Amino acid sequence: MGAEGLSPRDPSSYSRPEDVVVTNIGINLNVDFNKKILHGHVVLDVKRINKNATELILDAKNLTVSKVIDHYTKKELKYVISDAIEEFGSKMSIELPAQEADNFTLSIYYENNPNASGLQWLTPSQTAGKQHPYLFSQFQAIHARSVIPCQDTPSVKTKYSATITASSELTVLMSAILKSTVTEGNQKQSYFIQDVPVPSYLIAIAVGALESKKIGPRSHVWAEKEIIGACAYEFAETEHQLKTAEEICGPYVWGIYDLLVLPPSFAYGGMENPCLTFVTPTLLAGDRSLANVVAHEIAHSWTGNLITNRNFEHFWLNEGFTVFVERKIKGKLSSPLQQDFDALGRLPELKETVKLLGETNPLTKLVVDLKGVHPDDAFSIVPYEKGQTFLRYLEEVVGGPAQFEPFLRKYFDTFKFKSIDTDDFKSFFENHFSNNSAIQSVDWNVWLYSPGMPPVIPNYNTTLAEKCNKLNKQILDWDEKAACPVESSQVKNLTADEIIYLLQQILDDKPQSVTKLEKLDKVFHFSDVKNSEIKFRWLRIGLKSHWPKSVDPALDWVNEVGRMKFVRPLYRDLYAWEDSRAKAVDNFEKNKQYMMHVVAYTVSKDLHLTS
Ligand SMILES: CC/C=C\C/C=C\C[C@@H](O)/C=C/C=C/C=C\[C@@H](O)CCCC(=O)O
Ligand SMILES: [Zn+2]
Repeated sequence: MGAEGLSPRDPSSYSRPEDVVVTNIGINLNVDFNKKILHGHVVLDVKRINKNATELILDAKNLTVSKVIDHYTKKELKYVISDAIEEFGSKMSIELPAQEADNFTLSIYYENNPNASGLQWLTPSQTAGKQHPYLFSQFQAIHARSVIPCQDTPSVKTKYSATITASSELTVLMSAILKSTVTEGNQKQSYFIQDVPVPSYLIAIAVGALESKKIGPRSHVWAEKEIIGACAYEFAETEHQLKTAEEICGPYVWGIYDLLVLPPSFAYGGMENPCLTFVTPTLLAGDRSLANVVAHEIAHSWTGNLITNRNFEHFWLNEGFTVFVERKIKGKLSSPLQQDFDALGRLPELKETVKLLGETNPLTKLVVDLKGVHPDDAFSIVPYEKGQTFLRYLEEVVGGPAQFEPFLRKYFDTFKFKSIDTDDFKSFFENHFSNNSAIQSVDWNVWLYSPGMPPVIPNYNTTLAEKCNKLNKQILDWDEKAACPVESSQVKNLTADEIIYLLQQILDDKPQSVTKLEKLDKVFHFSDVKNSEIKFRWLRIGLKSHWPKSVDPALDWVNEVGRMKFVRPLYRDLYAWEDSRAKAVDNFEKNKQYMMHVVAYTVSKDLHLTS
């Protein structure tokens, strides 16, 4: 795949904001569920930065543009849309009107493609209520361009407003504040404003038969009515998490913090869309045990949404910081030991990913080179866990939380509303701690630009892990001809986090005998557990151990949920075992039409169907 025309400043975008930059976006779109398209126009306010610039360059992917109008002269402007580079889409060049002034406003009239990679359209039968269709978006990293012609680079942040017209039976939600609705006949117009500048990947929309319940002074949870009660229960701690995040990071600037619980095909645990976090229903464990994902999305209100990576090569600045803050929130709400327990628990997954990608794979660096690489292909747990490990290491180097947390506050305050890169962070850190000689020992080059596992694993406190380590040893040492050495009460008394930790350790060990798995399941009933993180690990242990009883439940589950964190490893495990390989491929071929674009795109690679 060539990278012709893509920007040297952001290898994932054609745009050249250093020449002409979009300063405001006005979205006016109609939702057509029959054609599976959005059609209408966007109004772009534009500022010329480079006096010699004569064109505005946007990203566009499979958009059918009918005209571009200059607001002042009302005349049509010339534009050219280049041939597409596969998943990157096309370069759209618009000739600027000949005028002295550097500010322009133009409207682009267009419609998108029914297969827009940033949208998922669900038929009524694919929803919980079965009566109404459903639409939702996922624009990170570079799918906004499949819905809106825009400068699809996180280096550009704009305010946006939107008028969305849809059937009056449905509710429209966006990553913005709803200002008004007007119903005319069977159509309803919803008007939104996002007054804090955001990058294009944070524009989001959902349309469906949605209801809400208040879960805090600034929060509602939204979902189909069939699950709204369960959602309100699961996320009742949201305000506590928000307040704790504010103690760590500073004031919350986005006004409201709502949650939207999407249908199960949503590809991610959560997406930090401002004012309206999108989450997967796989968080509905029934006991609030997976609400740390909400803490993660709340943390993004600062790390990612206020301070944004300049391009996706610096994605670790978004995600490493967010995991680090998420664990601080959780630690402050439970026990300070929890932060290290969670970090320890995720280390095996980081090791597995580094092994899978290869220890010398450049995509295991903290700062990656995305020239010619689509961000969806670069996505992994590495920026999350290697990133948080680096920050936890730096915290220890400078003397602990008492030194590091005030630095974090200053970092958020200094860079809020900006897009930055790793060098900005490094300089700020070195400047802030210039009197602390311990920072001389930090090998920035190795941490940032060497592939593989982190060069140093911090001295994590292992207190909370000890009980799990003991149980793990008992289970692994057990000769399965004898009775199970662990009583069911010993596991019943564990928290969900502890069971997840324990199962992760068993998964990392050698394959287990089928007899041992049968006996373990009789005592602990892991196969019946609702918690998705437990279910996921138990299914993987079964597949790795070639336990025939895991195959059908794994296939059923990957058909039911789209969360890539679960679906991709399960498909890879099914593929790795010869007995289940053909079934996995056949199952994928039959069901890929129901998957989100990014899920079908990546799983098809995992199953070696595409390269
Ligand atoms: C080094 C990586 C470089 C670029 C990747 C950038 C973006 C990746 C793109 O595919 C979008 C990612 C969206 C992520 C959204 C939410 C995640 O935080 C969820 C994490 C996994 C889960 O819990 O399901
Ligand atoms: Zn995140």
